[in-house]
Amino acid sequence: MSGLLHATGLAVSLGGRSVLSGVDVAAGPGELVGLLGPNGAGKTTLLRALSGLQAPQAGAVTLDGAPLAAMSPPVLARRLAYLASGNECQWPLVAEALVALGRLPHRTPWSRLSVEDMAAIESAMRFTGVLGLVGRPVTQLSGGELARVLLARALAGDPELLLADEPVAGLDPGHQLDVMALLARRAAGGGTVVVALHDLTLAARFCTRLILLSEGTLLAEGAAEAVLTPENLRAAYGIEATVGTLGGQVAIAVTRP
Ligand SMILES: Nc1ncnc2c1ncn2[C@@H]1O[C@H](COP(=O)(O)OP(=O)(O)OP(=O)(O)O)[C@@H](O)[C@H]1O
Repeated sequence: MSGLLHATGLAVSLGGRSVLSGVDVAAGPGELVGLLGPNGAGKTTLLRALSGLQAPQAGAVTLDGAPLAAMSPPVLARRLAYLASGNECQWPLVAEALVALGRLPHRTPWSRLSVEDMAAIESAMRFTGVLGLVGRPVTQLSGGELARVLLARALAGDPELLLADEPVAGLDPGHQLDVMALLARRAAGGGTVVVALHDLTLAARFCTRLILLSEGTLLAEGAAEAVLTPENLRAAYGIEATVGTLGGQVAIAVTRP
């Protein structure tokens, strides 16, 4: 199955500062990889580099062995979706029109939406729980509603790879669980999903593998039990963590020493 993203020796400098250095990561079909790390650790920069939006100063990113930098933007856009953090849309499109933009890589310019396009839009809106927002201008939505509409846009293109930057930020606990379960289902169905997260408990429960970044380098990588250790969390975030189970689920309590 295709969808193997591989980065080796990635280095990125922004504004004259080294933001990522010597980063080796891979994500493949069936994986929901959680990207963790404190503010400024380099998660967004890594996701942008993995999406082809940020050219690295050193190292390379390949998709199924082919350099991302050599792939044409339309081909890449059909295979990979990047969901930025921040949830902004200044354009008063109705929700379904914003989701429809996710079909652009599959359409010929100026063509009408096909039956297949409409079905993909409807299904993406159903999966993200935003069918009830049809007809609503996105400039009038709440932050969490808009976040789910933007996720629907990314899913409407049915990409093999989804790179999402803090997709649960601003969502209520129920919708956080829904979105994480949706991403886990995509991975279980053969998709490749990489997601930046700040919620350690959600990361431990849903991700198949975790990558912990600190100051632009990889501090730890592997299963949740191997990555979310008190030592790693102290080193990365300066917090004291207790990792245990509550109601049969992983639970992580943190304090600032
Ligand atoms: N355009 C830029 N010019 C200069 N420095 C930048 C630029 N963009 C990001 N940085 C710096 O790069 C570092 C990594 O930023 P990045 O956004 O990748 O971190 P992050 O891990 O996603 O953080 P957060 O959890 O706060 O979203 C930060 O120190 C940031 O200040």
